[in-house]
Amino acid sequence: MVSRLERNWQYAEQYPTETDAQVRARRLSLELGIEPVSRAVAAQLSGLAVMSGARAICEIGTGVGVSGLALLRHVPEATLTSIEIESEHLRQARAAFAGAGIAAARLRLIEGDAAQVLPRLNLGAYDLVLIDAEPERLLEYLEHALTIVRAGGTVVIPGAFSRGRVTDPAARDEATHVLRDLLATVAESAAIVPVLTPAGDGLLTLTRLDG
Ligand SMILES: C[S@@+](CC[C@H](N)C(=O)[O-])C[C@H]1O[C@@H](n2cnc3c(N)ncnc32)[C@H](O)[C@@H]1O
Repeated sequence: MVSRLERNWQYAEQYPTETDAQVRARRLSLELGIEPVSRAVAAQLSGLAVMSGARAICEIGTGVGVSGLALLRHVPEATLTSIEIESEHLRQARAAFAGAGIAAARLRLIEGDAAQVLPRLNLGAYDLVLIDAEPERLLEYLEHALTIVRAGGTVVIPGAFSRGRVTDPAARDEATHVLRDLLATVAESAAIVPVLTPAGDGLLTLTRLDG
């Protein structure tokens, strides 16, 4: 039987409407076996971009563009710097952005390993940074993300529940411990405002306070 909380979660996931370009990119992503951000997470990305008045957005893990389309959906002035290691994913993402009518001048699509690319990005230059590449390197990427996001800007981490393992008391593996420690650390931080919601597989947003 479906519990009330599961029903709520399903409702929230089915609630957002997506553009034709988003629907196409999501379908392609699933066909290629690339896990896109969920519909509720995509909607939150669109909202966050608007709420933060984002002009400069960075994304680690472009995939075929599902999250990028959401980030750019309602902020026509914003540019997206997006890092992807797989050239074929980037090629498909470029086509998805073009199909959505997003001007190439708004995009800086960088093919490469995020660990190599991130240190080259400008410090404090981004309003919003999405981390959605390999979960094993989350801490490394977060360290960089917190340097390239401006004070008052937000780092967004989908998959914060690690396929439900974080909330499962029986899960004791190393990766799960790392995530639980991270969640505990940011909850205590005086420099960060953490918000954790159950959208998708757990969506964590970390907003840098001034100073
Ligand atoms: C979960 S998918 C991203 C999905 C995308 N954010 C979306 O919602 O459409 C993760 C992506 O990260 C890419 N990736 C994996 N390792 C990477 C690395 N070291 N640097 C950059 N991208 C990487 C993968 O090729 C894959 O396309």
